[in-house]
Amino acid sequence: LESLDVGAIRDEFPILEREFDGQQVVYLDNAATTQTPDPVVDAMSDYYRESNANIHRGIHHLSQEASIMYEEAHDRVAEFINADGREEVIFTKNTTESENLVAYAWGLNELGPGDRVVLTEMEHHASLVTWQQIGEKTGADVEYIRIDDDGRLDMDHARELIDDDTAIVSAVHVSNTLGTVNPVSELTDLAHEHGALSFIDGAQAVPNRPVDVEAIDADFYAFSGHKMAGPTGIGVLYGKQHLLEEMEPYLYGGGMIRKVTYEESTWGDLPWKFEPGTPQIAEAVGLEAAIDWLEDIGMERIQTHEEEIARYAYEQLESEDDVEIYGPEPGPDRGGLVSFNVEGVHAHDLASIMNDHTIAVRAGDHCTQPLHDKLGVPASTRASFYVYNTREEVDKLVAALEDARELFA
Ligand SMILES: Cc1ncc(COP(=O)(O)O)c(CN[C@@H]2CONC2=O)c1O
Repeated sequence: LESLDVGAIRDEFPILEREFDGQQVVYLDNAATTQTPDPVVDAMSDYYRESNANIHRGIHHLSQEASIMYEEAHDRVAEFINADGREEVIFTKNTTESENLVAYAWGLNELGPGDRVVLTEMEHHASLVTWQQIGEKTGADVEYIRIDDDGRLDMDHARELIDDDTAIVSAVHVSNTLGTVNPVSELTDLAHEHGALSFIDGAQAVPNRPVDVEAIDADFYAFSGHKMAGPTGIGVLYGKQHLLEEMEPYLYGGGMIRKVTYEESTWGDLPWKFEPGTPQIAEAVGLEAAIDWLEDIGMERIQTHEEEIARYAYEQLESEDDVEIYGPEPGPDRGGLVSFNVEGVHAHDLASIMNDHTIAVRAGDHCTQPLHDKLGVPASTRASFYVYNTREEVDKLVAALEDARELFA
């Protein structure tokens, strides 16, 4: 695979030229959200300028055009993740809403006392808090697959927990805190062996590597547009068609119905059954443009670039005696991010020093508080990479550590 032309890529992100206090921004907070290339911004602007109308096939040209753009964006997403078709692609607001859709439209109706929901200890709050609350509401018990000392899943514990009482396994594909790449096909096979469903949180995977939902054989798979060079306000829930057909909607209104009388209502076809009201049309156009942009580069090349930058960052940070890094060593088990702490320096102070150098990293719990409790730290600093990051930017990150030591350690 020839390497990326990062210079040409960066030319499509004017924001990366911004300066604060005379210093060019170094954006290393991509697990929080990625930046948006000109072609995506242009696609959304063009939609508003030329095609804006409400969908659901109004009897006029603009509505028909907008409806087709919105519907075909579903087809493009299906093609990108190798789903069977638009019927298996539901547009939501974000990964969090995708998790809640399954929890409410399936979990509330299917779970009860004696059922088991199996998560992992590294889940993002989007799935952890959601399934924890569904467990409280339904009486189902929620168990967590342990992680071992280097942040990998303990698969012996997974095989112990996933049993015939298990109704669903909900696991993150790539941890947004540890960078750990989980064996999602193996987890899915384990779930299916016991008649359980598999729900994979792919928010830190779909933007960063090739994902084939059919190969994984997941029953549900969720991700967000804003983490894959697309707009905020749009996420995706992939679901196997037979499951989505059986599921009752949990949000009601226009667009999701077939027939309504004063006495009762019937529901529309997939995926519209789960998309009530006026949807995020421009965002759907932007998501399709983001997929086109990513595929033009190639997901394999994106994965390779991210892993190379993460490896470089890991090795530079590891060579510092006072730095503790969380998660597996660089390689196939680590995605494109590194979370760490510097001895004697609180993560928030470190991020603040980084900001003095116009370096954008994230400090905190990254919506994985239980994981940080388990790690025994209140917070960590996370550098997360994307297609436009360079080794030179990692060098700036490492150089700024010296300031933090002088001030705080
Ligand atoms: C693994 C993972 N799951 C779920 C989510 C939730 O996505 P939405 O916010 O789009 O619903 C995120 C977002 N990553 C968060 C967002 O900010 N910082 C992070 O690490 C994530 O990284």
